[in-house]
Parts: sequence; C-alpha cells; structure tokens
Amino acid sequence: MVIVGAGQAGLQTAEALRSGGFEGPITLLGDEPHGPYHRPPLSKAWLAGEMDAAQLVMRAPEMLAKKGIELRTDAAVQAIDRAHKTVQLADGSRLPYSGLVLATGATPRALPLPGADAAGVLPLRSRADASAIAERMAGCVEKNLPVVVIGGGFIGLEVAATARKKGARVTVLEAAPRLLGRVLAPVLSDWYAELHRSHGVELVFGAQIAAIDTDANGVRGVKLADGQVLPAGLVVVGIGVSANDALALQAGLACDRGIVVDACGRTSDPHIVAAGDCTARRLPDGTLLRLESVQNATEQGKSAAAALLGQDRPFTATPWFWSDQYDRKLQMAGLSTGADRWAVRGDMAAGTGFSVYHFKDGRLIAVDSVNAAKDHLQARKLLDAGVSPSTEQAADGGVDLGSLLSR
Ligand SMILES: NC(=O)c1ccc[n+]([C@@H]2O[C@H](COP(=O)([O-])OP(=O)(O)OC[C@H]3O[C@@H](n4cnc5c(N)ncnc54)[C@H](O)[C@@H]3O)[C@@H](O)[C@H]2O)c1
Repeated sequence: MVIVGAGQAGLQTAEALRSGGFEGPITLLGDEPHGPYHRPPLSKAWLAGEMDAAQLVMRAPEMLAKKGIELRTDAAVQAIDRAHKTVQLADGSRLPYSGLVLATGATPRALPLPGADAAGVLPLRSRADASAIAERMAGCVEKNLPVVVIGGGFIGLEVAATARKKGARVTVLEAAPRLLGRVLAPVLSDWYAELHRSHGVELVFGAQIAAIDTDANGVRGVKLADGQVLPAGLVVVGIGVSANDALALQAGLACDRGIVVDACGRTSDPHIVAAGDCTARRLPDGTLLRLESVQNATEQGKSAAAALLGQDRPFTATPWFWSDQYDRKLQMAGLSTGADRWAVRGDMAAGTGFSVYHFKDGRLIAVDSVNAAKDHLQARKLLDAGVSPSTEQAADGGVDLGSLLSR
C-alpha cells in the first residue's frame, strides 16, 4: 500500500490498514522534511513558543517502525501511472502499489496582488510557515511594528489572538462584512468581533486590498483600495485553502475542487482512495461536501483503509470542529448553513459559557458552543441520533437535553 501525504489523514490511513489486518508493506510518503505532526497548535501554542518540537510529533519514528510503516520524508510524488499501478517520485524512481491512498491535503490560497511575494508576507499551513511567522512576529514586537492579518477566518483569528498574547499590535482585514462567515451564524460572528476588539485587535470589514507595500526589507505595509496604507512588519495571509487535487486530476480521477470520493473514501478508480482536506465528498443528493478538519481527516482515513481492505465503513458521523482564541474554546457540531432559527443556552453576554442551537425547518442541525464542552458533547449525540429538542427546550437551561436521548 502506498500513501501519498504524511499528514493526519495519511498517518490515520496507514495505521488503520495495519490494525485492519493488512500484513504487506505500507509506505507513507511525505514531501516535508518532518514526519507526521499536529497542525492545530501551529497557530496557537507553537506560534507562541510554548511548545517544543517533540510535542508536535504525532508518531515517533520508532512507533511507525514497530507498526511496519515505512516513512519517507522529502519524497514528493510527481505522477500516478494508473495503468501500471505505480507512482513516480521527484527523484525519478517508481514505486508499485496494489492500493493507493491520496492524502495530499490543501494549499493556502495566495493573494493575487503586487508585492504579495515580499519577505514577511506569509501563509500558515506547515511547521516551517509557523516558525517563519513566529520569527518575524518577534521582530515586530521588538520594533513595535504592527502585524496585519488578511482574512478573519480560523487562521487569521487564531494568529491574531496569539499575536496579541505576544504583545504585537494587530489589525485584521476581512473582505466580508463579518468574521468566520464560512462557518458561524451572524450572532456568533458579532460576538467574536467583540471578543477580539476587547483584546485590542483592530477589525476592518469589507476590506479591499490593492497591494502590499514593500521596501528592501520586505513588507512595509498593506495598501487598501481607498489609498490608505496600514504599516506592517508582518502580514499573515489566511484567506482559505484549495484542495491539492493536481496529481489526481493529472491521473484522470474525478475531481471537483477536490478529489471526489464517496462516504467510504473511494475515488473513481477502485484501487485508489482519498482522505482529508484534499477530498470533496459526494453526498446522496449529488452535492459535494468539503470539510477541512481533524475529524474529517481521521474518519475518512479509517474509511479509506477499510475500503482498500474490501469493507464498507462510511463516515456519516456529525461533523465537528474547534477553535481556541484567547481563553475561549469554540466547539462546533453539525453544519449550520441554511439555518432559519436559533436559540441561545447560557449567558452569551457574560460569555462565560454558552451554546447557540441552529434549527432548520424546526429541526436541530448544528450547535456552536463557547466554553461549554458538555453542551458540545451532548449536541454531537443528539445530532448523531437525529433527536431534536424544540427551540424552547434548547433555550431553557433547566431542561436536560440529554434526557431526550433516552426517550
Ligand atoms: N481551529 C480550526 O479548526 C482551524 C484553525 C486554523 C486553520 N484551520 C483550517 O485551515 C484552513 C485555512 O483557514 P483560513 O482561515 O485560511 O480559511 P477560512 O476559510 O476559515 O477563512 C478565510 C477568511 O478569509 C476571508 N477572505 C478571503 N479572501 C479575502 C481577501 N482577499 N481579503 C480579506 N479577506 C479575505 C474570508 O471571507 C474568510 O473569512 C481551513 O481549512 C481551516 O479550516 C482550522
């Protein structure tokens, strides 16, 4: 079995193949110099310098060796030959496979603007990216130069919170009228805007960026369409990602802004499966769902391994995500897109712990919890079971929603 991509999804698939009884060789190919590592801390503890490299490692080399998983780092795959069932590596060598896993991840979208390739204009995806941002951020704190974050999504806001913690001046430039618009309902976007403002972050909505202003040291500022220039010693760009589906496309696999897979991770080739950020899952109604999360990578990895072993293990659990900003943990269960009503449980104004329950046509479809882990875990159970409280029950802290599950 050959796995292209040594991130969360690739590692999970390798381990699930082994625990599922596959006894042949497993080769895990990664194009970074490191073996599998945890990405979520990159915008938080790692960026803040509160974690050492050993804590970032997902599986020690000895552990992989013990499981008979051969890890090859700096090993980029250049092409897939489906007719001969081989992959071609950048060094020209070829590797045969009986089953192939594509776990190639995603790439940050670049700003298509003049000056965007200047030193100090950085994306955040890899360990190397995060280390480069940390170094430049330290320089900004020392010289009192502002940090400008482009994009008020997960990356942008987690970086903004970390930069504030390190003492940097921070401005977030968001093109849309609100933060986290891809995932949050407006009521929570507003709450997060207040949270960031209360920590001293300047927020600009409807931002239109014209260019990155540069000098011999790299970035000097961000020029807006109205001519205003915001000084900056570091610009972090977090404007979303694109699925890495180029290899699959080149090999003639079905792709649509991601490698198209079924609920079991199968692609349009019976010998090839895919998992994680690189995929777009075809739903029963024909639409495509792209999820970018740790849960999606691990669950699709398990499903993809099962598919290669001839079993059906559809990933149908409720999607969940989380984001840590300052001392607030946001946990999201389900997908709130299309919600027509919501109910708040807990004291949102005090912000000490609350959840927003999203309803569509009278049924619960998602729950976003802030510092309310119990609500989140219960929400996942309710959504998995298809059990819906009424909006009144959701809003009433005196009603035990867990009791609905046992009825
Ligand atoms: N806690 C988490 O779950 C977490 C944390 C960090 C990153 N991630 C993942 O990392 C990936 C990338 O995150 P992200 O924050 O880049 O993507 P995102 O889609 O979450 O947010 C991108 C934001 O950038 C804005 N934007 C787009 N173009 C812009 C422009 N030209 N100018 C200003 N704003 C613009 C969008 O409106 C959006 O708010 C995602 O897969 C995300 O799920 C997840």
